Amino acid sequence: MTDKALIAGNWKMNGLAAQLAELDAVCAASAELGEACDLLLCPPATLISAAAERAKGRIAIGGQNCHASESGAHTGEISAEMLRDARASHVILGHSERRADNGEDDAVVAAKTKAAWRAGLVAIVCVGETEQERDAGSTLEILGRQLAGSLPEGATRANAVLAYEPVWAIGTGRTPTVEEVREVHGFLRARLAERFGEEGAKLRILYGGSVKPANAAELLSVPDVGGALVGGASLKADDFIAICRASRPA
Ligand SMILES: O=C[C@H](O)COP(=O)(O)O
Repeated sequence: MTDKALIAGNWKMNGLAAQLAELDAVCAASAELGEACDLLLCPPATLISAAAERAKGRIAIGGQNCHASESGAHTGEISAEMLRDARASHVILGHSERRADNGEDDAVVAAKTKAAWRAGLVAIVCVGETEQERDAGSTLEILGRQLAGSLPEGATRANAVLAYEPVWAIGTGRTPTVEEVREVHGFLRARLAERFGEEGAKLRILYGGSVKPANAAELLSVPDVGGALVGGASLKADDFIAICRASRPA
């Protein structure tokens, strides 16, 4: 299995069909970028099928959420099987925006993660502390609890990715210091190894929160940072490509 970084773009609730031109540009650069990193773009659900069609396997395509059930009376929801049917290979789960906007707690995230595995998707499980929690000195306690509750037994490097996203760094232009990222990723790695043994030691841990071309190389060089989950900067191919280039080992 590859040791390459995973650079994942989360378009959030952005993008009409015309936005797929940005995906085309990333795909056009994928042969060069693929030597440095694995590439994933997660457009809104409306664009997943078209994105997969245009990507033609050059980059992976993912969803941003799924329901825990396979099908049923859940108006407006989308199942992991539906994402898979639309040719998604990954799904982001437990993003802090969903935890805040939709009241998703750790148990819900764990159920969705199992649903993703049931459908054969790689689950990207997000954890992160709020600014108040960091100021109160409870960052590691919060992350430890989120990790224990959100990532079920059975996680492997092949079916799961952990994403550390400090809530206060999302969309704000603020990032933790290198030392703070090192501390958190080291802590998460230790917890993963404790719980999942060899697989936990190999699982990728992404950093997310205001990753830009200007700070990507520094953030990606921190030990135990296995890639990035990129929001705003993934909407512009040029920025996303620059972040992917920064993942190249020096
Ligand atoms: O999923 C992505 C993150 O929420 C980061 O978003 P951002 O890069 O716009 O800060």
